[in-house]
Amino acid sequence: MVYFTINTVTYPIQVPVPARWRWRRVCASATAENRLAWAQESAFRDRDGELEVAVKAVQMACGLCQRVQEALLLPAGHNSGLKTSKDDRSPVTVADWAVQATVSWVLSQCFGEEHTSIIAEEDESALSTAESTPLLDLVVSSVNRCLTEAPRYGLPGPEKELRRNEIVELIGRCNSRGGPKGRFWVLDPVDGTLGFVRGDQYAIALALIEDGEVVLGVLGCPNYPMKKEWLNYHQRYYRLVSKLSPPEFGSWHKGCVLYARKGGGQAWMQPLLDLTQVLDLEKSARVIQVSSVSDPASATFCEPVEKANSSHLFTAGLAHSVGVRKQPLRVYSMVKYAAVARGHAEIFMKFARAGYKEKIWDHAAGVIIIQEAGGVVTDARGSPLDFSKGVYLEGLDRGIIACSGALLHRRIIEAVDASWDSSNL
Ligand SMILES: Nc1ncnc2c1ncn2[C@@H]1O[C@H](COP(=O)(O)OS(=O)(=O)O)[C@@H](OP(=O)(O)O)[C@H]1O
Ligand SMILES: [Mg+2]
Ligand SMILES: [Mg+2]
Ligand SMILES: [Mg+2]
Repeated sequence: MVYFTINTVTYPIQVPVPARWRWRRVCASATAENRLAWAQESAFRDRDGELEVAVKAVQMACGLCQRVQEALLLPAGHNSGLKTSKDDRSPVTVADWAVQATVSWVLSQCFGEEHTSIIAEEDESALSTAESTPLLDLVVSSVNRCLTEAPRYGLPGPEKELRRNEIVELIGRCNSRGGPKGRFWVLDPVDGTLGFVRGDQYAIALALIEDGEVVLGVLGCPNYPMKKEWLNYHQRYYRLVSKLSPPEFGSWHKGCVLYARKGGGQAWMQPLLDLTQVLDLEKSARVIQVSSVSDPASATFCEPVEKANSSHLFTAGLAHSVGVRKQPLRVYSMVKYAAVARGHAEIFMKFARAGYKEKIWDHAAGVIIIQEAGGVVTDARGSPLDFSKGVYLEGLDRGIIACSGALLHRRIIEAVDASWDSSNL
């Protein structure tokens, strides 16, 4: 039995303990190197360590995804077995499962399995057949490689490598149903998997929901460009640009992790942590704010790349009717939420086809980050998104509208009302 002590009382660790105590126990066993990072806990104003752990887990996941994306972009024959398709023909990769297992392991270690409820996009079924062993082995090695680096991110690492069955269990455990009561984490291990396999934008999104409300959100955007203009360049050109500007260690080359806590009145951004340097979270984090542009003529709106995911025709009509003149910024994944939160775009709109039900993991982290950065996010009626009804955003009226300010937001809602009946949606 393992024991730990708080205020002279000794507890066996199976006893349910508040999350913050459990986290302190992890801190107490830290190496000197790790303590350096943990000592900066104040940067997160995070009594229970939840935001800090979430940010570090997402930082680690960004590194994992970068390695897999690099491998995916190798010439055919060198990248086999890293991706496959689900029953709905959407892509899924080694990174989607490996990030889910990694985050599941980190949260369970830091806060105790019994206190950790997670709802996440992927399930373990495709990894559980005899034919899937080669795929599972790629996931296993990706997770173990990532967890080896955990102490360098200021997180505990496993004593020995995790085995296949443990990893399948970690993925399968993320099967919470959510709902109106209690606390649960929401994870999209790779959002914008299509962008990811194409070498383009994608995000890792983690949020915590308490009694139906999002209380913290973290968005990892490993390919977020150094210059906002480059958000527009897809794939090949983007890779060309990357080649023209080789990474400078320690600088804001590309990639960021955004985070916010409900009611904090601030959203933050960190660069991707560079493991060749000493971690300095306090110095590297910056406050982000939405744009102050309220004139539609100067505003940029962003939307999904794929027409199948959102009607480009309808949003073009809305943009025109409110006086938005610029071309839409089409970006894969929740990087669109990040662009609005960082002030690089003023509007994000998504109008999925009738019958499609939006899932909470595609929005939770982005919504809280935009709100805390000063923006507004609602459905097309102007109602808040409802994260209390399980996996889906039940009751969502028509589409999602995120704006940097209330004025732009109101104009778009009015434009939706004026044009909805004549649309084919
Ligand atoms: N038909 C349809 N309509 C609307 N949305 C859908 C649809 N199908 C899937 N999805 C979800 O959209 C997520 C990707 O959204 P994006 O904004 O990145 O779309 S796009 O790739 O830029 O077009 C994508 O997230 P990931 O699966 O994590 O990539 C899906 O959850
Ligand atoms: Mg998604
Ligand atoms: Mg996903
Ligand atoms: Mg998917």
